[in-house]
Amino acid sequence: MTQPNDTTRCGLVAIVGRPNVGKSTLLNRLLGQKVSITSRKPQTTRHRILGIDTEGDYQAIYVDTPGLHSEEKSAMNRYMNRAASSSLAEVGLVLFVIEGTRWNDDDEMVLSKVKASGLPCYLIVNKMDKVDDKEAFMVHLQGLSEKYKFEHIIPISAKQGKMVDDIRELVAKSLPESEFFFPEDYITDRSSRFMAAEIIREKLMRFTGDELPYATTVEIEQFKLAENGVYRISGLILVERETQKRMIIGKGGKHLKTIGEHARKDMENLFDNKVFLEMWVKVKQGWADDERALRSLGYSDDS
Ligand SMILES: Nc1nc2c(ncn2[C@@H]2O[C@H](COP(=O)(O)OP(=O)(O)OP(=O)(O)O)[C@@H](O)[C@H]2O)c(=O)[nH]1
Repeated sequence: MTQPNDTTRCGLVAIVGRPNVGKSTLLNRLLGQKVSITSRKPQTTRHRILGIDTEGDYQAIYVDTPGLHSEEKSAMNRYMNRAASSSLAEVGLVLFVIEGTRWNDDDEMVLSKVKASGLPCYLIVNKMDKVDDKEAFMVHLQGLSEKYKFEHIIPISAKQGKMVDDIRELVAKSLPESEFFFPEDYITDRSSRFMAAEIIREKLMRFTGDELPYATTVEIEQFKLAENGVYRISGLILVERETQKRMIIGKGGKHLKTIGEHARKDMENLFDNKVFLEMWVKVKQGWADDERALRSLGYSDDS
């Protein structure tokens, strides 16, 4: 936990590169395989947050910057964190990811954008585990080093996790002194849970409308990455009365099924992953006594 008087560092780091060079794999490694980082949430029109790495006194916010490469991905901004949106500074560093000894027109195009940005840049040469001819690679590396004033050229294997910690350390050191833009736990499993609950709540409201009791809450009881790569998400909808429960479930479970289908699609879009969603509805007991319900509303110290 950082204390108010501690000096903290925080900044935006763009990860760019043509498709398939291993950007997501690298990011997962940088963030320690946190489930939530696969969500691709937009921040502003210029930056999309890919993941936040907070440790000790630093916070590195990895972003996707559409202007820096050709790829365009559709983005959802409804779930944007409003508190953070206004204060985000500009990107201060670029990680330009390429692949082994391959260099093609797309890489060249990304490079031209990096050059135009004038930003400090680390060239990350990924998939080194596939490079057999080390001598040829050294020659290639020499050529690469002449293309731009890269601050560092770092050969890595994101898949094997090799050299990734070195990148993390260099990034951490390069960040400017600044307060954290996000709470320390932002974009962790818990945030993903929050997003999942928000999506279910949104669908409940959409398909139940004004009839939805105000006090209805959604709690994500399970959010885990199953071995088959699917997110298993269990959502519990808490209502106050049996009649409300029946209304949400609908005849033969039809209403809840519709809500679930729509929620699942939005989650897959947001988390960029297949989702298996289970939901059930429960009548809650005493309202104020229900610690879990309060937690889900954010009335607890650790939320
Ligand atoms: N051999 C090897 N394969 C890797 C490495 N890093 C990533 N890959 C593989 O390369 C493929 C693409 O990786 P991604 O991380 O999805 O690449 P990306 O750049 O995020 O791709 P886009 O999402 O299309 O932009 C996957 O099959 C990865 O398993 C590596 O270090 N070595």
